[in-house]
Amino acid sequence: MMAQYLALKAEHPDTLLFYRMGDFYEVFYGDAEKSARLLDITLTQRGQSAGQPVTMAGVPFHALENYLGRLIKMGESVAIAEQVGEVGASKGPVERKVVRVVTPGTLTDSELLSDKNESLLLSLHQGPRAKAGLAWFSVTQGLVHLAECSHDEVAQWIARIAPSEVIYSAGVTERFEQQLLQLRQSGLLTCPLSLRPDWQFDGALGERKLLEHLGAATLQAWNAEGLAQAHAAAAALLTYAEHTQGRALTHVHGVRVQRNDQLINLPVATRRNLELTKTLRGEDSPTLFSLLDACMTGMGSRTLKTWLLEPERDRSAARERHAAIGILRGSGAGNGPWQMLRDELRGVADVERITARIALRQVRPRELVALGRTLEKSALLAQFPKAPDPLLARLFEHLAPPLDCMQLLKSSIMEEPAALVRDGGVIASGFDAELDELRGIQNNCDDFLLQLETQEKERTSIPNLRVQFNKVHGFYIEVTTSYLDRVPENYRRRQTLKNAERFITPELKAFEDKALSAQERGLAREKFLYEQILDQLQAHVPALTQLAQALSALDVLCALAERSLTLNWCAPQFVPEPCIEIEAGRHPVVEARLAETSSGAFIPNNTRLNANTRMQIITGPNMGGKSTYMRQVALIVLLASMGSYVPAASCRLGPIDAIHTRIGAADDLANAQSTFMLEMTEAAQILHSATPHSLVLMDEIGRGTSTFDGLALASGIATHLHDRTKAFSLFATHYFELTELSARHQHAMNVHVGATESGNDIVFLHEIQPGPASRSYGIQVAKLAGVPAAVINHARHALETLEARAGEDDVQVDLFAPPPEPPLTQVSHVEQALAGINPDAMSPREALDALYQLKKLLG
Ligand SMILES: Nc1ncnc2c1ncn2[C@@H]1O[C@H](COP(=O)(O)OP(=O)(O)OP(=O)(O)O)[C@@H](O)[C@H]1O
Repeated sequence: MMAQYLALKAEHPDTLLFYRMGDFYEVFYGDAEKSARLLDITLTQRGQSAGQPVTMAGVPFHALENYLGRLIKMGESVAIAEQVGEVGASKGPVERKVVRVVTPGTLTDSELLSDKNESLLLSLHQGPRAKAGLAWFSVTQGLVHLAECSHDEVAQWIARIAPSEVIYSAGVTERFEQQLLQLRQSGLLTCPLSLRPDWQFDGALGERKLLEHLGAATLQAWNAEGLAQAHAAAAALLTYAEHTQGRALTHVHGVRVQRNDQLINLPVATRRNLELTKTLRGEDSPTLFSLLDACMTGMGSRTLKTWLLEPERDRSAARERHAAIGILRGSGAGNGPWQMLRDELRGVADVERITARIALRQVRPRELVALGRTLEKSALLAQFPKAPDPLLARLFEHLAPPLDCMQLLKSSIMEEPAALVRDGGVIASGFDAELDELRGIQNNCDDFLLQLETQEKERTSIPNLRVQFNKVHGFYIEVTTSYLDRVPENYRRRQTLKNAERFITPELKAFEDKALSAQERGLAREKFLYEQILDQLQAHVPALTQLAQALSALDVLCALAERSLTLNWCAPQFVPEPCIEIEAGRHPVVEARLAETSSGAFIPNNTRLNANTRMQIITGPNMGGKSTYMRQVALIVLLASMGSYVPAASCRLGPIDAIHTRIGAADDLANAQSTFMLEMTEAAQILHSATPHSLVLMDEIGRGTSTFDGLALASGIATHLHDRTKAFSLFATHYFELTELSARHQHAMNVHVGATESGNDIVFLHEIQPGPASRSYGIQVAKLAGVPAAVINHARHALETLEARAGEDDVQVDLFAPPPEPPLTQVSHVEQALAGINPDAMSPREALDALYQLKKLLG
């Protein structure tokens, strides 16, 4: 047995190997020590192998999922070796095989997966000329994503994909590997990294594999041709995933190429600052996603997250979604079609994951029952009155379930089957005559025993004779000691008890054989039939995948319709000219929080950015609502772009290619970057990548350094954004000096958040008003925050002194005057001589002479 174990272990050297022995999964040697440490299970020693005691630990088979879940969370992978041979069929140990490898990025078990999140595997390939190829997917989805980028962009892609596991080639350069390890250290990459053999990253192999999955002769229709680096990544991705599942991934039928210029760029900083799926503290709520996610199914929530994080620049999909939400809302009186549809969607099974598990032949009987019920629901939904809307019409069409699949599930699986096929009690009666007959024999047992008992009582005249069955001794006839003399000839003694003897007769023995073998054969028959059902279901995988997508999309649209009505949102309007024009816009999450805590109404604000005004310089007191206002504009733009209604009275939106944000964050100590360094790095990234179609939010840029430095940098950045980048920019600042920008820059305007004083206190109006703020109210805010009165008094006095002194100093500094041209430097002798040389007209000899001449001139 140890030889068998070691052979399996040799195939999985880097993975924990769980080796099935009866009712336990055992781990040995190093794996045992590691598992004992990680899982806090007992380490023991048993027997000897090669003269050494065997260290081992084990977990009971029925608790496997629990232990797997814990190991996966810790980033470990586990290979599971099951007994696949018949017990006692041959000499030596039962045959065992690794049936699957469970890794963080290739999970398929519903117990291990989170309902609302995908678990993604990312394969990274280092190509030539600083190019990288990426391929990623969730094994439970049939869609492979491809992308290519430069080495420098890999970090952004990884952060955007947020994989659960990354694989890369053992053949990458040290520099590339260092880059990955650095990402790990900086916390941008939190998942395990695994090395795979270099030969698996083969572009031609990848292309071939993709074509096989797509059943096509060219990748043209998917726009995925010629992406050699991404194909190489896909080759390793699919090979690894097949290896972990122990079989081909027959459900992978789609490829999507992601190009930088197709999606609206939402850099990591933007996702974090806008609190899209995580709060700044790292919690799941309150975020934009937690507010939006009114989905009835996990599939819907996952789809919603994708729509939110991957909005497309092309706005046709978003436009279709707006129209569909409009229809689903109905008259808006609270009884639109969305309500009925959402009632139906309640309790719908995770068709997407069940379908993947059908393809991987891992599906459990109860999942099939849930699928069957969902298909029936889906059939009802498909009869929804024909919608006068192209998107809804398409979705309802895809909701029509494959009828023979539905029929098969209904007729083949019991309504409440056992959890595992192995236990029997899964296949419905009436589905298979042979199984019914075998079950009949077992069920007739009771009748037969009663009959035999009556017959034997009569024959022997033993009044208390009993015919019975128990698991250990099988069938027997029990006779108490007092009647032993009446026992007939053909009774054979089976067991002696204190007051009775138990016997068997040839007739009973024959029945026992038949009954026991019927049970065994019944179980085998059920397993066989289940496999056959899985075979038949394979043909329906593509249709089921499509149905799952339609259900998810419908769920999201209904959720967005519900949100739009409950939260009073409006349909945005896309226009071709560049603009962001919002009337009575609100920050959805802040508004919801105010409503929840009954802390007053949210004050809506207008925004008007267009060809005339591309920049707003926003001033006003702390706590006035500057950040809230800027974020609300970004969130409204994002919501519109993903296809949702928006929290505003109206919204006109031109094309958008990116949302950039530079908003103060905590020190990145782990990365050895100071607040200021981080601030400047982020600002530099924005200045390099923003375009006239980008929205840029800059919150208090420059505050991380001395006043003059900060002010000077802020004015430089604002000028660059205005003159060169020409992006739509919202620039919140405490530097009043920046409000002078608009005097010389016609596309910039000043706005401020209103506040009034009542005595020594301040009242925030949260209203965006034209013009610069008149003062900053810092001391009043500090008082509000509970700073001691003595400190406040001191500060007030200090402020008066500072203001008086500033008044005396009348020198006006023009922050926005263009810098003088750099002084012209004198031309040297060497440069003069060089200018006179024409290399094309020189012989090698003359060139050499000229070189010596130049050297001499240098002195
Ligand atoms: N339009 C609004 N209507 C109602 N309340 C608002 C509004 N805007 C902001 N608030 C409230 O004011 C609080 C402070 O807002 P915010 O953080 O945007 O201020 P700020 O001007 O950016 O402050 P600081 O300059 O200190 O960063 C918010 O948490 C919110 O509760």
